[in-house]
Amino acid sequence: MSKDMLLWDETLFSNGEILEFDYLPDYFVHRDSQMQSLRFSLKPALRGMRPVNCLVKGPPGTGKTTAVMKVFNEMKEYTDNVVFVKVNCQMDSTRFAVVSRIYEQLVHITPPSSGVAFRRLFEKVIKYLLDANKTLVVALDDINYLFPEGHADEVMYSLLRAHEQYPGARISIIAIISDVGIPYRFDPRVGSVFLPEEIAFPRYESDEIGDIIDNRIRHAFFQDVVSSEARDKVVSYVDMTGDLRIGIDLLKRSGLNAERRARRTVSVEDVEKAYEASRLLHLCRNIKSLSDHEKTLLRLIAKDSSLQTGELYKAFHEITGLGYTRFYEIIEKMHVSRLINADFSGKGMRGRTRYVEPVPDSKDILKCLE
Ligand SMILES: Nc1ncnc2c1ncn2[C@@H]1O[C@H](COP(=O)(O)OP(=O)(O)OP(=O)(O)O)[C@@H](O)[C@H]1O
Repeated sequence: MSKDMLLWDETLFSNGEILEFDYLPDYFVHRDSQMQSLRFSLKPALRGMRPVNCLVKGPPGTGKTTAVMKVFNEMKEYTDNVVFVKVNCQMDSTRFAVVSRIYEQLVHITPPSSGVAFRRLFEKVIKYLLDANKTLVVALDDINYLFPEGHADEVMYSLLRAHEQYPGARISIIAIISDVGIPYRFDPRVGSVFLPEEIAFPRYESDEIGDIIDNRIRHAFFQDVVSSEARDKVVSYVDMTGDLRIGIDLLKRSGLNAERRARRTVSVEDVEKAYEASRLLHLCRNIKSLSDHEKTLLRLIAKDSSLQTGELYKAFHEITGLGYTRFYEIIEKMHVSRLINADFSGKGMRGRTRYVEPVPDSKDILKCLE
């Protein structure tokens, strides 16, 4: 065995857990104004008032969820009168699933998944809050996943209008939107009660990315394991995608790659190889937030980009039974979100296009659709 071979108990990571996605970092910087806005919005809860609703939005991996969780944790130190619940809408994507998750986190009992009506469960949640005289703050994380089937409006409407039916109920919402360019809008009935404080999370600047990545490297790896070239490569990939999650994933994967090659340092090649997997994170998350019909159409386009739109529509209609209008709505939406390229320039054919081609690599799209 070569003397450079790493043994089972040898590793390049001094504290690898901090590269896991669910790790809440102690070192969280460059988000002071956003944290401050969140604090001000939630502060009324300390005096028994309903907090101000928030709409937190920005591109993927810009620290939205982390900021909300950090502020929740800070507030928990101050008060027992507020309950904070985070719902991951990617996993809980219906009104029933959202309220089940809330119930579970309040009462610490998982409700049965069938046989209970939404209303009954929701009443139990409200009764708990009223009996305990507590305010509920719900963070609906990645609420994008509730948009395609219209569940976002249902969920928001039920939560925000609860006090009309149950006087004294205090519930507020922090809606977290991962802005991937897909247009969205709430139903006007929701809009009139939501009235949120909007908190924007812009992409990080290069030096901010460098600072955050350096800190992770310092704490996750043993000293001098990550070469400065490899570090720069990670930063440049994050800069390119704007997604810090990709950078953290790259650090983990490139460290594992180096270990696999029995090296004691992480090189640029390890990072490049890791990027093959990490870059799909973005695309796959994007694709996951599409509805089933949208995925069906994207799959058809990725499988054969030479199809004329007439043929494409026919194939789509055969599978889904949906008509022209819906077909073009989906084409337009995926065009806006840069999943496909459609040429809408034809004269007198507003909303019609002859050309549709995938923007990302077809193979990558199909991989994410698997
Ligand atoms: N300012 C920061 N300092 C340290 N780590 C950060 C910072 N911002 C983000 N991160 C890290 O980047 C990763 C992504 O952050 P987070 O999940 O909060 O992003 P997000 O904006 O909610 O993403 P998405 O829209 O995709 O859900 C997390 O692992 C988080 O720890």
